[in-house]
Amino acid sequence: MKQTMTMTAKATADAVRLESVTRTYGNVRALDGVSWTFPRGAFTAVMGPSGSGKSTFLQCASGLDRPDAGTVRIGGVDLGELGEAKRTRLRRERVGFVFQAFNLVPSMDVEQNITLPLQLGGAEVDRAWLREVVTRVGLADRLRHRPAELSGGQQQRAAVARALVTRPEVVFADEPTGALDPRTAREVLRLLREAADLTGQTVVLVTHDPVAAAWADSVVFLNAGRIVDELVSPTVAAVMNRWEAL
Ligand SMILES: Nc1ncnc2c1ncn2[C@@H]1O[C@H](COP(=O)(O)OP(=O)(O)OP(=O)(O)O)[C@@H](O)[C@H]1O
Repeated sequence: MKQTMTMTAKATADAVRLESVTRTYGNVRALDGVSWTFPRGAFTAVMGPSGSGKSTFLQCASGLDRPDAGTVRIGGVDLGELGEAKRTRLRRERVGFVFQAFNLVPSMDVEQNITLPLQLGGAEVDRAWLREVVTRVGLADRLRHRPAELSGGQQQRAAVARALVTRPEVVFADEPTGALDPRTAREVLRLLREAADLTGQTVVLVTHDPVAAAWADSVVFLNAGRIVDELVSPTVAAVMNRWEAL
């Protein structure tokens, strides 16, 4: 199965493709027939007012949640056709996640936290790649520290390393800089930018922050569960203008 999925992934230029995706909670239509394609290697920001459906969009696009209608494909694989176990495996092998709350395991040191997705998947740790990742995030000398011994920015950099260690095709980040000061936020955004530029990974970033969104190749704007606008090659000023026009 793994081999089949990998071959399918190589055959398509689209990293993630949503078609007419709808997700309702009771009578709330959090996503209302959304179609969008994230090209391979692109860094895309997703913005929109509170409650516009950004987190729901990310959860459906990443396979954490199932839409009520429509299809989601990651690397050409239709998630709707996979059972729970295969979806979990696809997420583990091909998707990386970074959340606002870091979600590190307090009792594990930095290296154990970073390599956790590999351990869970029963995969070998590629020491050379691990070294490259921890060097890139600036934590090579902190591997034996526990999360509580790190600053917030260092903890989030560890979470980024954990997201990258499996060499995922797509990294989904939901407000990863929400709890960080501007300088530390910049370091985390630079890492996401590098994931796209240096290793060709596809990055999808949900954010409220125009400064963060301006690191992306393009920004898509959600409103009331629909994509209403796209801004290519964003600047902070242009993002703010579009935001005000929503
Ligand atoms: N588990 C849930 N149960 C019920 N309603 C939900 C649930 N999750 C989301 N919603 C509703 O769906 C809509 C979209 O929520 P979502 O969290 O996706 O928006 P968001 O744009 O990420 O918001 P924010 O910026 O405030 O985090 C909102 O009206 C929200 O109340």
